Amino acid sequence: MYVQPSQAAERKPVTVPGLRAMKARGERITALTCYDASMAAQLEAAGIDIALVGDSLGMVVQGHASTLSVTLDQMIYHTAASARGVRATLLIADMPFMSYRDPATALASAGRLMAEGGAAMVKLEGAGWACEVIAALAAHDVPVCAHLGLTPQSVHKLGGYRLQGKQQDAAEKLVADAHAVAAAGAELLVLEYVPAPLAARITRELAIPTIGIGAGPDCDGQVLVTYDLLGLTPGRRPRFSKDFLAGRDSIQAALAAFAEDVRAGRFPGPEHSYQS
Ligand SMILES: Nc1nc(=O)c2c([nH]1)NC[C@@H]1CN(c3ccc(C(=O)N[C@@H](CCC(=O)O)C(=O)O)cc3)CN21
Ligand SMILES: CC(C)C(=O)C(=O)O
Ligand SMILES: [Mg+2]
Repeated sequence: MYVQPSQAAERKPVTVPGLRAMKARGERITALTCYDASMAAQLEAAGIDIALVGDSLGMVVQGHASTLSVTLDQMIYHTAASARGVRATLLIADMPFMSYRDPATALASAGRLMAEGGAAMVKLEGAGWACEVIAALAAHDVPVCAHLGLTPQSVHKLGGYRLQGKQQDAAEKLVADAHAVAAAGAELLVLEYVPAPLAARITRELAIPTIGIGAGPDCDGQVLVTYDLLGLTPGRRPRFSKDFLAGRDSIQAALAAFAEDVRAGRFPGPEHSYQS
């Protein structure tokens, strides 16, 4: 397809324990969102470590103003499609709003995302009450990625898609939440739209890898919504995202530039990071 067989054979499959080994070696993790088989094949060919089937699809694919209306069936549909395009790239699926409201519901939802969708890991937003859910999933050997900071499923509670953890008390709560989700059994942590020094501190203090989006350059990895990276976003895109296709002549060149810039510590730069 997009990769020569000899080339494809070289890249070892990215695994959950492998991500922790990358953190230990100081190797940056690259992640991008993916909603279909064709994009999955592009991420695979570019050697992106993680394809995240994000519930952001409710916004960029479906055209909604939030991620709240995305259903579990829709997530399974997009995860299964994406699974057909990846080989070595690790596939993570977002658990949609209310699909993990209690441990029993979460086990049923995660079971379907893995068994029907082919996800290797599931991602969910929050700490506090969610720690019990993370522990239940972990007890059943479901790899869990936690997600803290700007958690889009809480947009109506937060009052908008704003930078989180600005005040001292909010920052301390975020650090405590990060430790709590790791203690509950999360094996990866997405930090979204938080000050760079706060994300750097959490990354230092946790043994599990952190993946930042609008969280500064010192996370163990970076994720972006692929539509933003390709300049496809309708209307305004988040100020921490970057159009990597601008000035380049192919999707593969844009994906490769993102991967190189992340691995070299060049992305995000100061213009895509926040101090407070
Ligand atoms: N295309 C896209 N890219 C993303 O990174 C993304 C999504 N969609 N959907 C799910 C979440 C939502 N995200 C967002 C969305 C908007 C802003 C944004 O425009 N923030 C403004 C303030 C908006 C407000 O206060 O309401 C800012 O200047 O910070 C930030 C992150 C990040 N995620
Ligand atoms: C932006 C990433 C982290 C996400 O949760 C999504 O795409 O839904
Ligand atoms: Mg999401």
